[in-house]
Amino acid sequence: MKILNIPQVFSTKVRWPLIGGIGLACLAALANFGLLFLSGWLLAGAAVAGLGGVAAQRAFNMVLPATGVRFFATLRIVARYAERLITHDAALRIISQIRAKFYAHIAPLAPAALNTQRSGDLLSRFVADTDRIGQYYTDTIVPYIRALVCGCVFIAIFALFSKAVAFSVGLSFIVCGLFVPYVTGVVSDKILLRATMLQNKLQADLTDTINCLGEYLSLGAAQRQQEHLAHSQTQITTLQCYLAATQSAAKAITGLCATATSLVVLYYATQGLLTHTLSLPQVPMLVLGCLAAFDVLAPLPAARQSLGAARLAMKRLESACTTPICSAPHTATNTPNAPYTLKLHDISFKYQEEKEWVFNHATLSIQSGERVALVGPSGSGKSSLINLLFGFYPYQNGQASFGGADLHTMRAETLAGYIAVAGQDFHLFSGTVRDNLLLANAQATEQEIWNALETVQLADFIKEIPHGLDTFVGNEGLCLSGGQAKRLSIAQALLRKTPWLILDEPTEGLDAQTEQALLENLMRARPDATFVCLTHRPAVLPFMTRVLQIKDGMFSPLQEEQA
Ligand SMILES: Nc1ncnc2c1ncn2[C@@H]1O[C@H](COP(=O)(O)OP(=O)(O)OP(=O)(O)O)[C@@H](O)[C@H]1O
Repeated sequence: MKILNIPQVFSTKVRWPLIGGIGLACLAALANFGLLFLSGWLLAGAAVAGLGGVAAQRAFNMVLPATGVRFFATLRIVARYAERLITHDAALRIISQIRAKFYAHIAPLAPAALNTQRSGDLLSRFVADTDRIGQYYTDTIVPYIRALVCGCVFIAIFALFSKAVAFSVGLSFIVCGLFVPYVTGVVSDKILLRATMLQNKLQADLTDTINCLGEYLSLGAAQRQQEHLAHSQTQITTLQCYLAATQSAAKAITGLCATATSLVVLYYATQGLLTHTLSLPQVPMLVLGCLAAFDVLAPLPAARQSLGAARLAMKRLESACTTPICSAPHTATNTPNAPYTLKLHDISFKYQEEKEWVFNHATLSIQSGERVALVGPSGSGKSSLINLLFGFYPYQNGQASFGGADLHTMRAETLAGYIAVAGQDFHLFSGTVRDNLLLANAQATEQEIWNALETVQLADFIKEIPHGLDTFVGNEGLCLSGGQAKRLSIAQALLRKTPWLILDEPTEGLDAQTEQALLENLMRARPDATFVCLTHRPAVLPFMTRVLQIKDGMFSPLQEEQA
């Protein structure tokens, strides 16, 4: 799978800014060359005219090179400014496109494939790797194309004056434009791989450290973690020094080549002067022109390193997306129809090949409007039913349908319109109570929000706190108690107004009185809804019309004496 490749980059909406940026980069380099080229002619011509007396002064036309110098100097400034503006704008657009594409690729993988990846590492792919790919345009494509286009133009210009000069410059261009960057790549790629791996690991470690700062402090491991992070940083700095040294060495070699080539050009130009094929002002013009020509080669070693970084970044993005998608594909457009009955027939499901069966030839039918409690020991598979229902993990055998439509033919987003889940691993976003509730239903009115909060026994608490609905709940709801956060997630589920509600341990952590009130309110608030409560708590069972247990990977009615 390719997230982005070169033809795709150039066929997107940013094609014209991309091509324009390359054009301006070439124009700026040509203006720089023209400036030095003409400067050499102007200076030498002026000197010759000064020494040669009035006749020589009249013979040398000062106006043409002087105007040319001013023209190229102005053009160089304007073209460079416009080039930076356009190329960086294009690079930022590419980055935003890659991020959107990457998101579209990984979103359907959640949670099955993403559970196995560190969140910090995923974040670093999202931010640093997409940046590296975006910079590939400004740091690699632009310098290489500029060197190629301008190199050909420079050699053609030199050839107009002297074939030997053009040949020497061409030979040096091949060495410095191909060989030096190639060797830089060979030396840098391994260092770059190691540095990138360490950098991404450090980023993931830092994310974990910040998320779990309290645990590190309370377990007395903060100092050790700090030393570990400092050690990783030192290793990265050392590798970055090697990379910088490689780049500097390559630049130095290019500089030496430029000097050596300009000496060769001086030799051939002098020969031309002696054989009267060149005039005196043309000698410094060719030498300075040669030095200016090498300006387009100087960024190539860095461009080659940036190419290596972009390749690595691309591989990392692709590897994050190669896990097979288990939820229904984007093309799946089926929707369930009323009555919303869930039917599982002969379902077998396990998370991984080497793991035990969670469901083993299990059969289950839940009619619309039923209130079903699903009980069973910890690890029996209660929460796994949600994963299976939403297609987060694939089942290996059997048939499953909801509202008459096969689960395989419906996307998780479609099902979410019919089934609201208040799971165990709910997530509250870093925002206010209102933000979190509106996230579940952006159209919910103030009255509906308060009704939902009344139902989950949170309204009194929210009214009492100074900022009410605008109270900040903190990262993952850390400013709330566990029970309050849980009830807020149930309020979110209620606001979705779906025909089905699946509540995973809805009353966990509540005192008996609040538990009773919450359950009574829920049943009163949604008398027609189908409730599936995954629970260990006996207090929930009297509110249900049926109690099922999961045993040995199968669903069976719970006998009254067991309840
Ligand atoms: N993402 C996962 N990857 C691999 N195995 C998993 C995953 N989630 C759960 N399991 C395993 O599947 C089995 C069923 O887990 P599940 O979470 O469904 O149990 P549960 O009945 O909901 O437990 P609890 O009451 O403790 O929440 C367990 O053996 C568990 O280790």
